[in-house]
Amino acid sequence: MNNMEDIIIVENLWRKFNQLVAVNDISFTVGKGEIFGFLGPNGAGKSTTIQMLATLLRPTAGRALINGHDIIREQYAVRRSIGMVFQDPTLDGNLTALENLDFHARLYDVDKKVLAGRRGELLQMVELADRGRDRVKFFSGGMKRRLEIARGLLHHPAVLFLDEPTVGLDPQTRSHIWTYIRDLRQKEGVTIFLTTHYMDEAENCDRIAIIDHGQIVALDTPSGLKQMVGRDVINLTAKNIDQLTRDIEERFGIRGNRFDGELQLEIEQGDHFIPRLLSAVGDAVESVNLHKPTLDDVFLKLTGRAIRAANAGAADAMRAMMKRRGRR
Ligand SMILES: Nc1ncnc2c1ncn2[C@@H]1O[C@H](COP(=O)(O)OP(=O)(O)OP(=O)(O)O)[C@@H](O)[C@H]1O
Repeated sequence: MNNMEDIIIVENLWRKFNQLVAVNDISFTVGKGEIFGFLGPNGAGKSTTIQMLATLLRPTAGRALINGHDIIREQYAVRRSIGMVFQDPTLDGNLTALENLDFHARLYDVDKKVLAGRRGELLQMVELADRGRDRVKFFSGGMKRRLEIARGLLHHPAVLFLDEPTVGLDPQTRSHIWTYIRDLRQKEGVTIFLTTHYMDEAENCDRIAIIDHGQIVALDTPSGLKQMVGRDVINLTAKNIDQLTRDIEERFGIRGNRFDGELQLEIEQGDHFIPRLLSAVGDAVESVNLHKPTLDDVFLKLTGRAIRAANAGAADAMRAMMKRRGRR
């Protein structure tokens, strides 16, 4: 049974392109106000899923509800409930930032009185308030993406879809975009559904579905996913590493691995263990380094491949697909 607070409900959704199964029987729900991420390599089926949920692509089979509306039978109501920011920018470069917002407002019948306040508020939120009258073609990639986010929110959508919101942006701009995304949830109470193939980015999500070859292979919080991999790793250095190794084994019954002159311990909840370790043998320790399992480790464990390698291999396929999308 679905939770009343679930704003996205997906049941056994499929999408085929001729013989190719792009989305293969996926089911999941997203709670109101959640930041929910779809993480997977290029070609995994992320964009296909988001396009089906946004009513831009018809599912081959299955069902989904957005804000209580069926994506096949109630497309108009679904579209009013959602905002969209897609990989390819859709702003008009010859219009100013404000004109772009006004154009979108007309499409969505946003009340004129509401619009005046709303567009100023949104431009402020994405730090473009002083650029409203500038033409968009002179904006940087990051500024365009921010404007697209503001535009996607203009009609107060319940759900904002972001397809690879930071792809092609530099690390600093990426981290800025994330600040806006988190702010949004706070200020607008909007549910955010995004796709990404960046592991570090996925860490910002409340929950992540890992998708590979069109299927969800795991769905959990970032820390829950990482717990699947196993234990934390602690690296220790000491003047007398042999002695420290013996002491730790004696006191805690933990046998570490030695490599590169360091002692490595694998342990549950390493952050809780370090204070105990230091109070027992702290005098002998020179340095401590705690390494949590990463989402890379999770992807590797689940699929047998590193996501970076999977992405690299799919780069050409992605370029081809971008072209194809342009023609769609
Ligand atoms: N219009 C289409 N016609 C044929 N095949 C398609 C079409 N759109 C997507 N595909 C195929 O469906 C599969 C999933 O593609 P999708 O774009 O959903 O992946 P993705 O995870 O979003 O990757 P990316 O980050 O590269 O967009 C890929 O094999 C892709 O080639």
